[in-house]
Amino acid sequence: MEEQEASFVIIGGGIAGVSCAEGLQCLCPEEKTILLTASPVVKRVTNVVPLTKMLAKFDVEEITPDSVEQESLIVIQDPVASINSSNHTVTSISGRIFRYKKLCVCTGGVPRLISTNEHVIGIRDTESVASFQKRVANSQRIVVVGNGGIATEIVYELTGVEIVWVIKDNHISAPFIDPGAAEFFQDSLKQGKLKTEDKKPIKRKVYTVSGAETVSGGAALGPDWHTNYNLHGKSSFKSKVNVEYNCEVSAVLNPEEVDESCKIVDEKWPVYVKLTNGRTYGCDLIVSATGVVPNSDIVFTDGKQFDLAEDKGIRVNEQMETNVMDIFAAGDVCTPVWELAPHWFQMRLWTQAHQMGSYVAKTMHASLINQPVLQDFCFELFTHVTNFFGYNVVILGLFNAQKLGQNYSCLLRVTPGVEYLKIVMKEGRMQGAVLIGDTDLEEMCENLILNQLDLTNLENDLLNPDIDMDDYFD
Ligand SMILES: Cc1cc2nc3c(=O)[nH]c(=O)nc-3n(C[C@H](O)[C@H](O)[C@H](O)COP(=O)(O)OP(=O)(O)OC[C@H]3O[C@@H](n4cnc5c(N)ncnc54)[C@H](O)[C@@H]3O)c2cc1C
Ligand SMILES: NC(=O)C1=CN([C@@H]2O[C@H](COP(=O)(O)OP(=O)(O)OC[C@H]3O[C@@H](n4cnc5c(N)ncnc54)[C@H](OP(=O)(O)O)[C@@H]3O)[C@@H](O)[C@H]2O)C=CC1
Repeated sequence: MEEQEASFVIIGGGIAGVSCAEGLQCLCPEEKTILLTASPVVKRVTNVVPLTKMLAKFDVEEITPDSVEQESLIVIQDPVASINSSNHTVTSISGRIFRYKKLCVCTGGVPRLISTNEHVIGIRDTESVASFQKRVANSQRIVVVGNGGIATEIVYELTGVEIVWVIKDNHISAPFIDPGAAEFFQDSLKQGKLKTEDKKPIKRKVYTVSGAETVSGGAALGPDWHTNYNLHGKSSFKSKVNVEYNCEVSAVLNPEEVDESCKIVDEKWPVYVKLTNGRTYGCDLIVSATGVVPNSDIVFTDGKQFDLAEDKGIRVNEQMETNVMDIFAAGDVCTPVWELAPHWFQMRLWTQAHQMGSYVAKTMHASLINQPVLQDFCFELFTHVTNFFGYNVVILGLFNAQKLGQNYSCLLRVTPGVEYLKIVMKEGRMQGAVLIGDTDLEEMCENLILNQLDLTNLENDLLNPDIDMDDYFD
């Protein structure tokens, strides 16, 4: 059986795996690294432009494994079947054996679906979005279930189709924003997507989806994935969204399963969703945008297993080490269980996959040469830049007062249709911020959260549009 040996073996060609491989190439180009991936393309971060100390703008490109031209880095498309941690080997589906000194698992996640019904789809990789596009073109009504990143983007991007948006919460996009910001987005929700020429330039990461062959089990999509797809349904109208608040799907039914207990809003659809509020909607397609499950079902042939967190993520300590000797994990597949910094927490985002991938390269290298390594500064503050409903959105620290209980206050500045700024304060110190629109306040907020300056005497002026606080703190 063919056997290869490397100092470092990485499983997974998404942002976490590739950032790890690139980090290792910088730190120790003399050590051989093998990256094993299930997908025919891997994702590489390019053109990194820092916006503040901790927020960065970068492009992501997809490349084929054989185009990686680095002497000591070999990228192989061959999914991993099992690990033998006692022998320090990984066996691929095709039967090849890879011997490692340090191994990193970066296998990402899979969509958590509400049902296995054929009309229910999840969106994760290039293949799933291509199939979604085809089905949208033949749809008059789509039910979108879930209230996170994917649902928020889809509801805005879809045109020519009626949307029923089913959310558990009493306001839209709850994992990212508060009820005030949700109110700010209401007009955009009603009006639908702006024409491309009406859009303001976006100061954040740009994501490129290549036209490469599609395959299931590929790396997760990222920002701007929808710009390369036509998400237009069968109807001529632009946008029609009906939000069903405070409810969940209690059943997904085929037409023959619908009975009198269902208060049907209308009839003759390929599939129906029964909601916990008693209503039942027929539709052409159901998008289950209900989060991800870490891809942590890794087979060990030596009786070992990973310690998993409640969310099925592989538990990692502050060095990104798992419980299994010489095996590390990073990105969507892992769950950090170290003592978290007050203003940081995990969200399965591209930013964090990149940060964890780069950091785990340092800890793997340090472990190989038996050196200590200090935890990376990026885990001090939660940061995320995105775009919702055509607006720039920057979220920092405890932006939704996470971890603060009732003991906090908020400063707000809202100009409808232009900007929404919320700053979360506790005992005169800034804890988090939501900055929607082109506010240019991200650097000031980032610094004030990190340095915990006492702002008691400045609270009234922090968001005063007539005072240039950014300049004041410079
Ligand atoms: C539609 C969509 C939009 C998103 N938008 C944003 C956004 O705007 N901003 C943001 O920050 N985040 C966004 N995300 C989240 C972000 O894409 C993910 O958090 C991030 O890409 C995770 O990277 P990863 O490398 O951990 O995992 P993945 O990208 O899932 O990569 C996992 C890799 O492991 C490989 N693999 C799996 N099993 C095996 C195996 N057995 N052997 C070998 N290889 C294997 C897969 O082929 C894949 O290459 C979005 C996600 C989706 C689905
Ligand atoms: N612009 C961005 O930053 C984007 C980021 N992403 C990331 O990609 C990943 C996948 O996105 P997505 O699937 O939207 O996941 P998210 O974790 O963002 O959101 C999932 C949502 O679905 C809800 N939910 C979970 N189970 C059910 C259920 N059975 N019925 C109804 N609602 C349910 C969750 O509520 P609760 O939390 O209460 O369980 C939550 O509101 C996430 O990590 C996300 O952060 C995706 C797209 C864009």
